[in-house]
Amino acid sequence: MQSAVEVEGLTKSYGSFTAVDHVSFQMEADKIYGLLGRNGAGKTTIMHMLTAQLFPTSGKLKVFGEAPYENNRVLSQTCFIKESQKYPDNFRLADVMEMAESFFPNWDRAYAQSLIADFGLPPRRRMKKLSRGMLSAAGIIVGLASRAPLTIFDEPYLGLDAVARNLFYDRLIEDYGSHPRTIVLSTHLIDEVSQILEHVMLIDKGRLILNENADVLRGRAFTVAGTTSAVEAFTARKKVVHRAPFGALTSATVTGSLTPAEQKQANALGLELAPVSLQQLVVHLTNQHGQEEETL
Ligand SMILES: Nc1ncnc2c1ncn2[C@@H]1O[C@H](COP(=O)(O)OP(=O)(O)OP(=O)(O)O)[C@@H](O)[C@H]1O
Repeated sequence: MQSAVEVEGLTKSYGSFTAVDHVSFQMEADKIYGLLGRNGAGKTTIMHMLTAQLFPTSGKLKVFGEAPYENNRVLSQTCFIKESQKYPDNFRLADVMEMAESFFPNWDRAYAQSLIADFGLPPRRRMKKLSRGMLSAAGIIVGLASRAPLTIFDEPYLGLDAVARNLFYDRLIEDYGSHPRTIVLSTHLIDEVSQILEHVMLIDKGRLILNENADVLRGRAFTVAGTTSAVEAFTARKKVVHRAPFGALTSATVTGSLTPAEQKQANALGLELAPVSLQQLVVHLTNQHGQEEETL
């Protein structure tokens, strides 16, 4: 199957500062990716290069097998929704929908209208009169109804309340089920999207430090909690990425999976084992990266 995105040695420098540093990855068609990382990690810079809004300093980049720059075949297959989209002053939501319909070949007008109703947006009100959350909802509607084979959401939620965010996740999952496409979600609300993601890419200081199937990742780390001496004994030969002492107790985050014998040992030591959330894992990995290279 052809990859939706192929990137090799992708680099973007601003003078002596390297925002994206020799990043290589592929994104398969019809999969949901999480592009995660701390502020300033380089996520938006990567997304801007994928969507031809920025030229790489070096490296190779193909979207649907072609270079995306000034390539309408590729660009009409790509929808990029960012946090603060600007619209012409006189535009109403209906104008935005009309424009999107003219640009995206797979646009579904009826679906867009049903989403406008779901999010409770006023189609005739000028965009500049919409609230912050309503503007975000408008972007999300364009992203979903475009049905673009590569749809990228870069922190699309500014001002969006929890109910509306859940509506977005629900509609995304439903529509992806009936119209699979490659979806990239870049967000700091990792716990909220962790069940949606099929594959996780973690960017840190311009480098790709993790590129892993989400299910595999979920089984790659766990926390162990109990008395400090028992935790120390249990983790003696394990890779501990985080330790949180609390009086005589300690909770440690450990990478790697557990054998049945190790689970028995943990029980015998009176230790509690729990899976690590994706958000916790990302926090641990990006906190320590730079001090010590982590290999998951
Ligand atoms: N035009 C520019 N000139 C100089 N530095 C830039 C420019 N654009 C981005 N950068 C720097 O590149 C780095 C990566 O920025 P980027 O916007 O890609 O981060 P991000 O991962 O999307 O962060 P956030 O989660 O905060 O949105 C940052 O240090 C940023 O300051």
